[in-house]
Amino acid sequence: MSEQLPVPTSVDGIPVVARPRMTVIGTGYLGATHAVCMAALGFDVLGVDVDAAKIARLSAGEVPFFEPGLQAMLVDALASGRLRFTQDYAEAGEFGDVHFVCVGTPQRKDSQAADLSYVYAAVDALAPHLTRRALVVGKSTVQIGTAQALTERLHATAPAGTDIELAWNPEFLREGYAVQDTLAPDRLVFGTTSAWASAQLAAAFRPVLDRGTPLVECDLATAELVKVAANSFLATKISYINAMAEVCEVTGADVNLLAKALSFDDRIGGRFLKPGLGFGGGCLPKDIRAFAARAEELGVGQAVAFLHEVDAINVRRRKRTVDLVRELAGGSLAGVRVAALGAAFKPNSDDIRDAPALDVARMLHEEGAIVQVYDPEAMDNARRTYPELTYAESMPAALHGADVVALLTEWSQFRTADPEMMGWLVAHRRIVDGRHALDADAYRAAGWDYRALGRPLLPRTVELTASAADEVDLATALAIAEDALAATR
Ligand SMILES: NC(=O)C1=CN([C@@H]2O[C@H](COP(=O)(O)OP(=O)(O)OC[C@H]3O[C@@H](n4cnc5c(N)ncnc54)[C@H](O)[C@@H]3O)[C@@H](O)[C@H]2O)C=CC1
Ligand SMILES: O=C(O)[C@H]1O[C@H](OP(=O)(O)OP(=O)(O)OC[C@H]2O[C@@H](n3ccc(=O)[nH]c3=O)[C@H](O)[C@@H]2O)[C@H](O)[C@@H](O)[C@@H]1O
Repeated sequence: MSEQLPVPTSVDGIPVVARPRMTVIGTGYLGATHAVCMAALGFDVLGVDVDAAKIARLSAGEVPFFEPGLQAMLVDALASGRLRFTQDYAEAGEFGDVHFVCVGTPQRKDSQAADLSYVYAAVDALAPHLTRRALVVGKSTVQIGTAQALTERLHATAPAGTDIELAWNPEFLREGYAVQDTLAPDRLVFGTTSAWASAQLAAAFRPVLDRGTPLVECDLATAELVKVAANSFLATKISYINAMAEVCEVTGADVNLLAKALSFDDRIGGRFLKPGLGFGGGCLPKDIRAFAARAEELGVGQAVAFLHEVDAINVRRRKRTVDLVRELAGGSLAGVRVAALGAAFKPNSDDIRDAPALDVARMLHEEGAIVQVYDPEAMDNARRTYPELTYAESMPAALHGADVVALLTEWSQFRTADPEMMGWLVAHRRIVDGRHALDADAYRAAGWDYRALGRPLLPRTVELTASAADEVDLATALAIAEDALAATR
């Protein structure tokens, strides 16, 4: 833990509020988590949303989505009196010293660009109520240039004479780990245009900074770009290994062993190198598309043209998974009963935005398969968005009488299920492991026809036994060589 730095009482004569009162505008997956965690850190927080039902549920102590750990923290924060929710922007303007903007930035319906209208609407609604000095902090993922445009808009619409500044503080949390990632992030990025804004933002994150969290301070454009660059890198890494899976399929090589062998190189690393059905969710797919679209507008489309290929590889994985199910079913999906295990875009989340699992289930359904979808947490969301699919009430109910099982989201209850017991429920022991999450040998031993993207059809006997190598410095390497040489003498 690093030494606690005192918060300056003022910068250039402008007061810095040591324990700022905060509003969090937009209380979805990001905003609700941020509001609850900031209250848990001791700040007074007001959550603001235009969705009356969401505000009612949060005010009653109910997190409207599934996020491990958040529910109990919400109840505690409400009980402490440090957290409230409202729809009233006038109340927000009166309350906050720092206003975090966390509204959605989905893909536009008519193009690949991001729909920034919610961000503009939120700032437009807040600005007239900013009657005293305040810092507006963008956290939503936006395209480069948005912060500049918002600054001009804020200054045009805030009451004359009030000092309002805008800063950008991109968010890197992962769903399923949102609480940990908020309280103990890998890094914080502050995009600011003044020393005061930087000091005021530091005061708002003081407990996190005091833990020794690395901080990068930069201009607004860099802060905006860091976010889309990070998500593009992660998406590229996943598509890279899935591109290798495509090559593995025609060469007989095994993509899991390939990924394992690559991962021992610290420069490559093993994280985000899990092959399979690919990435989905409310962020990676739309962020790479919006970044590519914005780069084209800026005249640097070629610089990130590879993102189109990253996207294309990812989309191909979904089609290829359908191909595998069809192959296992004997060439046609018409009338084939498929147990689709998983709907959420990843485990430990109920988020079904651009979920690969549901995309696959939809394609199977469109080809005439009788699909039974089951997910431990995402059933309500899935039912609302894909009413045409059929849903099972439990994993055994989904498996009952299935001709093919498709593992599409790697929830632990699916990963740890006993292949023998599953075998009693299905009509045919055939499984497509869309997430490389199952023990292929155990399934084959139990008589299953097991398939996975990028894995050879027959079991492998060769396993890598090397353990992860620590970085070896030159002196140690020379000492190892000397020892080896001495042993030969
Ligand atoms: N979900 C995640 O894990 C992360 C999301 N982000 C970014 O954060 C932003 C929000 O994402 P999510 O929380 O997932 O979206 P979400 O859709 O769950 O939540 C957005 C919320 O904003 C509210 N809203 C819309 N217009 C509003 C307005 N004018 N005033 C007040 N509230 C308004 C909506 O009612 C909704 O509750 C996006 O830009 C996303 O890319 C960034 C990092 C992580
Ligand atoms: O901007 C965002 O909203 C967030 O997007 C991602 O977080 P998230 O979408 O919650 O989920 P990830 O854990 O990144 O997984 C994304 C998708 O990639 C898939 N994935 C992940 C890793 C992997 O090796 N292979 C793989 O296919 C997952 O199944 C999932 O569908 C980033 O990891 C966060 O840092 C970022 O803040």
